[in-house]
Amino acid sequence: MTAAIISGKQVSDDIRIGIAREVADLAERGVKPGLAVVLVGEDPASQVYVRNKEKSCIELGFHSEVHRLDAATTQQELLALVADLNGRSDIDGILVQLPLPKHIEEKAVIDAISVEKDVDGFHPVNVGNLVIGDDSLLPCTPAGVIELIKRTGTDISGKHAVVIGRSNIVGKPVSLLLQRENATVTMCHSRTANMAELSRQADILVVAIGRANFIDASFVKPGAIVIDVGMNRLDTGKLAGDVDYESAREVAGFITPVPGGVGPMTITMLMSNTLIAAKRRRGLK
Ligand SMILES: Nc1nc(=O)c2c([nH]1)NC[C@@H]1CN(c3ccc(C(=O)N[C@@H](CCC(=O)O)C(=O)O)cc3)C=[N+]21
Repeated sequence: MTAAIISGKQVSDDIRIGIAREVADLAERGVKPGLAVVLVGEDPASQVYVRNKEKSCIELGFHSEVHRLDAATTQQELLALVADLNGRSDIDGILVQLPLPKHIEEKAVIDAISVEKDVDGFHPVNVGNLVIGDDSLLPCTPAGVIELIKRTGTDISGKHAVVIGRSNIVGKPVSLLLQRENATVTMCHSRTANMAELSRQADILVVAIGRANFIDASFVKPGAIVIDVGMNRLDTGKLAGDVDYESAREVAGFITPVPGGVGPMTITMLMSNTLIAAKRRRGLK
């Protein structure tokens, strides 16, 4: 069997039609959602991301601004910019690109972003609301992963989901969202014993470990849904996921490619969060 490809690009385009429609409705009421992105230094992964975001904002009719600060920017200067963006009425979403240079404490910066404008869903209050199951801005990549799984037509309820990786930005929130969908969730990480054996029990396998081509067919249950969150830049300049695509697709039922899988969904969910934040801040539905 060869797996069906879940195109993040296509799912993304579908969702964007709805976003564009809502933005047009808001425009009639004189509202234009605004996203501010802050980039400190020159992290190459962030550069691609920032470019794609700018493009999406323009396509969808959002106000977009990118603050490019040099690598020597002090924490105090960055916090002053965040405070300024928090106070601006034309900005609905603030995203500070991670990782930040070592002399800046990431936690201090994330904590400083207004909870209502935290479109990454990284602020501790948004994370806490996610854990409790209250309304919050959901982290973009995990929200995109859930959308991709749903687009296969699979009912997540009662399924065994295995999440490989336990980061704050992907593994942990994905496992919480899967539990919210009534999956039974197993979390694996670098210290897990018998990872392949656990992984082979997954109806839904989400991989976010940051190691190129680590997961091959021996980790995949026949017919499983495989979501590859990895984005590893190889020496050749090519982008590779955490899943060995050629191997895994022979066994899986559905699989996401890299690029064109989770990446475009992350950006679409960011646009969706910015739209939600814009409406909430103005008391609109
Ligand atoms: N505060 C913060 N939030 C983030 O969400 C965040 C961040 N910092 N720092 C950097 C990483 C990386 N990231 C990407 C998202 C989408 C693509 C993307 O669009 N990828 C496309 C194209 C990739 C390519 O062609 O190189 C794809 O996978 O098809 C890339 C990278 C978000 N991140």
